[in-house]
Amino acid sequence: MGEIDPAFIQATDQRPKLKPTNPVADEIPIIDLSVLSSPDETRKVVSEIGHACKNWGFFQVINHGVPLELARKIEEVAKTFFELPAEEKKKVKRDMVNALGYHDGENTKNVRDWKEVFDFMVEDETLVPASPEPDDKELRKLTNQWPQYPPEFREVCQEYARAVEKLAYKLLGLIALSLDQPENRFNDYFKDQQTSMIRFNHYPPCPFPHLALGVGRHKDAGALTVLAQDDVGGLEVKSKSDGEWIPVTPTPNAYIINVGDIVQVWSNDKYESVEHRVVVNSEKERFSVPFFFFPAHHVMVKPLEELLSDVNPAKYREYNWGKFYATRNRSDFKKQEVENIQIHHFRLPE
Ligand SMILES: O=C(O)CCC(=O)C(=O)O
Ligand SMILES: [Fe+2]
Repeated sequence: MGEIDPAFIQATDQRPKLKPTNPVADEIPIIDLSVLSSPDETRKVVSEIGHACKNWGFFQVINHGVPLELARKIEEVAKTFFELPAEEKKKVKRDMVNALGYHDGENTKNVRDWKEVFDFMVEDETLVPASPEPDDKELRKLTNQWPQYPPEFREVCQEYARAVEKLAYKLLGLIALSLDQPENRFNDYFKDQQTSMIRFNHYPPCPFPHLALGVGRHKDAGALTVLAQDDVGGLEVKSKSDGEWIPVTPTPNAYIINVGDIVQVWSNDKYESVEHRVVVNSEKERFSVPFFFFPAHHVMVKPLEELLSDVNPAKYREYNWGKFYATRNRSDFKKQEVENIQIHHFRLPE
């Protein structure tokens, strides 16, 4: 079996219980989107989504409109890419200048994740701040790096991105409605210059599943995440009711949706961005494909004025999305001595 590289070892209190002792009583909700054409049914779905966002921060959707064939194709190209020899994958390796492409050394909270990833932006050229420094106004263009193999890689990725983007807008609209806002309340923040990203995650079998994690506990920074996972399982969500780690059982052809930090701030904590992590296993590899729905770099994130009142004052001061993201990216790449940037750093005193 050999020795584990200490960089992968989680602190004792973060290590997974591999066999959950309690059966999973409360599964995260599964919401059927096929009924959205009737106003009554839409109201019901909006209310289900509101409850799920409030109680779990997570839900699954079925009949979501993303063609199954496309979902199958994206899994296929991701697998083919990760099977390539290391030197071929390294041709599109992420570095300090271009954060997109292949990467096999990511840290979450300063512990290395047991995974390899490939990242691409939904817009082929995306404007982002050149540095995390608050006073540096310079922007730079992020450009995707596309591998040569498999040859259909780029086309499938772009087609998939458009289909999932459509679902992400639909969900964003339903979340807006659930906060008693117009359906298009958030759309302008994403139009034209969204910084959304798609990631392929590959978690190889791990001989030390009791010590390492595929992804350490974290919250997603964006507005929402639309995640496809295969049938292996491993994603765990921190329950809001008792703090236990709840496994998300794979549901065929479903997407897992979670609200990110931005929705937490917009909703002034009505909805919470919930911690999650990925447990690995010693026998099976696992694939997942999150779509991170991120606004344009210039968006200032703050609680929606429409929700605020004397009894519900703003809980956060505003922050710039582009700078937040640039700061976060820097620390995912290299071990840092200080805590990663988090939305609680923008929390106002009560
Ligand atoms: O692989 C998964 O199921 C989740 C991955 C994840 O949470 C992430 O990439 O942010
Ligand atoms: Fe995540």
